[in-house]
Amino acid sequence: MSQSNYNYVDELAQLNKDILAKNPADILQFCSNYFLARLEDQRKQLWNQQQRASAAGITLFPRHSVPRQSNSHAFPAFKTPFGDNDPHSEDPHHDKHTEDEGPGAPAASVPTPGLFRGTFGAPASSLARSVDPSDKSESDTIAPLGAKISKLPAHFNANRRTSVSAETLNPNKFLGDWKPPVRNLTSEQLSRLNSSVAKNFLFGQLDDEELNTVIHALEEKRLPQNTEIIKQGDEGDFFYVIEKGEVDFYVNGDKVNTSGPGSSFGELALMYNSFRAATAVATTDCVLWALDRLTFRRILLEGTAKKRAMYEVFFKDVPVLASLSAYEKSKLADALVSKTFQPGTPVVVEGDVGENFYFIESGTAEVSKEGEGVVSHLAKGDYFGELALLNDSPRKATVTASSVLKVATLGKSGFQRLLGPVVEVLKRQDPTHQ
Ligand SMILES: Nc1ncnc2c1ncn2[C@@H]1O[C@@H]2COP(=O)(O)O[C@H]2[C@H]1O
Ligand SMILES: Nc1ncnc2c1ncn2[C@@H]1O[C@@H]2COP(=O)(O)O[C@H]2[C@H]1O
Repeated sequence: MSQSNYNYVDELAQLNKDILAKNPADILQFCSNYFLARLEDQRKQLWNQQQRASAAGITLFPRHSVPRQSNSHAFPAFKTPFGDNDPHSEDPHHDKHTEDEGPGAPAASVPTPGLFRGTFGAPASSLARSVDPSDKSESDTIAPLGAKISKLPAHFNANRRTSVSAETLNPNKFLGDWKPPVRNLTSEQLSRLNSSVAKNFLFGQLDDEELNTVIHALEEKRLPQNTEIIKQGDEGDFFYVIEKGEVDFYVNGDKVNTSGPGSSFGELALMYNSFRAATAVATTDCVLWALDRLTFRRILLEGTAKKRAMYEVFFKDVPVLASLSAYEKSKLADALVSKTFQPGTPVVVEGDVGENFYFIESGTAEVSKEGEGVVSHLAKGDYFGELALLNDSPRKATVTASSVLKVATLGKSGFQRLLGPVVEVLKRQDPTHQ
């Protein structure tokens, strides 16, 4: 038996032993975590050998060897093949290698390269240590923020004992006889919830019974300005909806986002069983509503994940959205609603007040104007209805389905809130100026 065959059999034998010892509920996740952890160990060993050799003036791997930065003790960035579709894995540092540096080398401009990233951005070693779904803590982690946000290293939680579980995106498999918490909400709280928080896009997918369950499971949190609500690298415990106030988000110390009333956050770690992807800080006094992890997973997970995955595919065909980050696209997906129109049906009518914006998912449409007839044709990936929302003006044309037309629509508030970086592009592409 060759050496490589021997290692392979050995590896499987060890994996088998671990499986028997730990009896994981989610076998595929366990195997994935196991191999990622092994890969991380192996890369570390190689790196250490390389460091020792280069200290002795020996170049072991000519294309990968010399780290360009002063922090040469840092283990080089290594990108897992599994994390690409998850917003957690979006790490601009990872793709900055040049040909010469090779895939294992740290990017020259990056201060500290990320440690090996696990399946969904979590360090593989931490993931592999705990795969038992019953091993969870649900404590409230809100802590006051004393000083300014520190730069968090990409491997923030690398050596911490974690209790991230290995549930899959199937929310029902692990929850047994789960019962949602029922808070004793006052009628004043309920009326506030119904008039604000219940309108969050993520709740739009729920039927009345599910919405009722979620609302009664929500817990009110009044937080003073500067409270650190979520810390990057921590485990996910709650999902939050903002009733009042503003929250800023930081990734590795850099501000990446701001959210206000009606927005939600903290869903990623709960959806992907991964570590918090960002730090969230109350920039004003805030009133938030927190939903516990299990209720989130049981009621909101499946629909949200499906919708995000579905629109993620479609967004690849929408050039105007190219400037949005993966996270911005996920939030956009939460807000979109698909509608179908039969051939000959007008979707927007010239002169009407505009309330919605549209992307064409499939089919075709004609744009016509009073006195001019058909002025253009639209197809998959095109959009329309932006002019009325951008300029607060009546519809400038009529758009009619010319075959069975499927559109993804976005209301006015979502348009303003979620298409921020795209608005300038929409203005530049104004069809009435062409
Ligand atoms: N650019 C961003 N990248 C990742 N998370 C973000 C970003 N902006 C806001 N967030 C939110 O910050 C939250 C931190 O916790 P989660 O990873 O659970 O979910 C994250 C998102 O809801
Ligand atoms: N030549 C055009 N003039 C006006 N609207 C157009 C034209 N071509 C496409 N459209 C789209 O038709 C939409 C009609 O509603 P809006 O005015 O909101 O936004 C308009 C544009 O998105």
